[in-house]
Amino acid sequence: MPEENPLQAWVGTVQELNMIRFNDDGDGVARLEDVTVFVPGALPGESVRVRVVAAHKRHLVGEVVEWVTKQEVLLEGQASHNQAADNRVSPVRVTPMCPVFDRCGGCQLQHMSYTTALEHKRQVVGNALLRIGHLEKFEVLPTIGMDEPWRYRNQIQVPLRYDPKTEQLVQGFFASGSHSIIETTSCALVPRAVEETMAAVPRQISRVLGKESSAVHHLIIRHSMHTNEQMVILGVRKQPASVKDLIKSLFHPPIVSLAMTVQENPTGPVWGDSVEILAGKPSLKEQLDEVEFLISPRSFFQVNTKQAEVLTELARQRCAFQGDEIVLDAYCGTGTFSLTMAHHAKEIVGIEAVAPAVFDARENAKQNGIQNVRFEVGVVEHVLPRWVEQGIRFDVAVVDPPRKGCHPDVLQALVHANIPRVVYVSCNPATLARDVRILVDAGYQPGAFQPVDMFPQTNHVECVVSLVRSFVTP
Ligand SMILES: C[S@@+](CC[C@H](N)C(=O)[O-])C[C@H]1O[C@@H](n2cnc3c(N)ncnc32)[C@H](O)[C@@H]1O
Repeated sequence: MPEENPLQAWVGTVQELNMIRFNDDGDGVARLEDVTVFVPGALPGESVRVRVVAAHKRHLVGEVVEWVTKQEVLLEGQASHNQAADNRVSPVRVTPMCPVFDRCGGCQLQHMSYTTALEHKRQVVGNALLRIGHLEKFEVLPTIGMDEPWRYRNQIQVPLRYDPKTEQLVQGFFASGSHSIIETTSCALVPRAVEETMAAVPRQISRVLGKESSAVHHLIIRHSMHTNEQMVILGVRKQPASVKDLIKSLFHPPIVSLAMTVQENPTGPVWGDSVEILAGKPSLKEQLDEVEFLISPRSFFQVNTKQAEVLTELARQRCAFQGDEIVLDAYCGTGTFSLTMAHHAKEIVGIEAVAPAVFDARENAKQNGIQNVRFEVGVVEHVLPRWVEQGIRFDVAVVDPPRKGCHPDVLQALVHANIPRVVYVSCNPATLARDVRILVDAGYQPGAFQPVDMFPQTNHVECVVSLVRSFVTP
């Protein structure tokens, strides 16, 4: 018999709660007797009538029934963009741009002023360094935000569902923590031209394929902020018979590349083993700083082109190049850091697990006439320790791992190689804090942590820190 959760008794009850702070996801946090309650959509300083909807091991989750009254406690240092006329709500509350914000799982912070969201992200980084990294002394700088924190995404993944009644595909985004689709044809995070494609393509697919359109489960759109061209990738369970008609109806400007990936398992990942280009170019052209990037369908590219320029500039500054450094770019993707740093160092070597991204990186180096970079296909935790064993030395390492952070063998190899400076770029404060702790224990000293808002309106935050070897181990 599974053990009964005593917090379950609260579920279904309605409580009046005072929101005291944010949790890391941007939900309001309140105390109910000695239990913590997370309330999405509620802000610190608000008193809210809340229906408890779920009980977890250590906390409850509630949904807002109604706002009751605003408390005197407001968040420190947070001016309102929108002095709310409604005195029941926090002055930092703003009207969400998106009509499905409260249901869609894509954004979490549209209901607070952008200044508040930036400060919240700074605190998320600080909390992780304290609670997970157990760092005693550190500095987190104010988050670098965007002047216009909307319509910044250069790619979007849209789940599709076939409605047998209307014989049409419907599109939208997954609700938070679920695979049920919140229907919408718009998203304020992508350029208007992407919204147009997002609305038009499912309609065209339904018209051309009829019932067969039920095989199409995802629409992926990549958009070049530089050329305004688009790549459309269809995720399908099986290749439709009338693919030629589909190409004819979809392959028009701004779509310059049309591709398909077959994934037979309906509950499997979006991408199949391969991607077939059905029409047009095999890659999209984007530009960062002065460097042109070719991006093929599966290659990772920073989703926010404008802020990627901020990020690369920042990482470059933190590398403190003199011009004669040998640099490691671990988890290099299509070579974002290597290629934008190439003129500032002697030689840069990138490692990346996804082979097509490495092919793009090599091609990108060639196209830009950059000769002092090379890229290796492989997982960093295998390649780097081998190189270090072979005596290959680096002056600077840039590491930009996925959300799960660096494999312990990567951190050990960095330490073992006595690399004087490590510039860590992270999209997950929790794993950043974990990994920084390991590097600090091995003798590295972190500089100021710089959060960058790569994903406005969402609860994600990017962070850059340089760590300098303060002593050399034998
Ligand atoms: C956060 S992205 C950074 C990409 C690149 N630095 C950029 O800014 O465009 C992480 C990259 O690591 C790659 N990756 C994930 N796990 C890896 C591993 N164990 N070894 C090598 N690359 C890995 C992913 O394919 C992805 O390209």
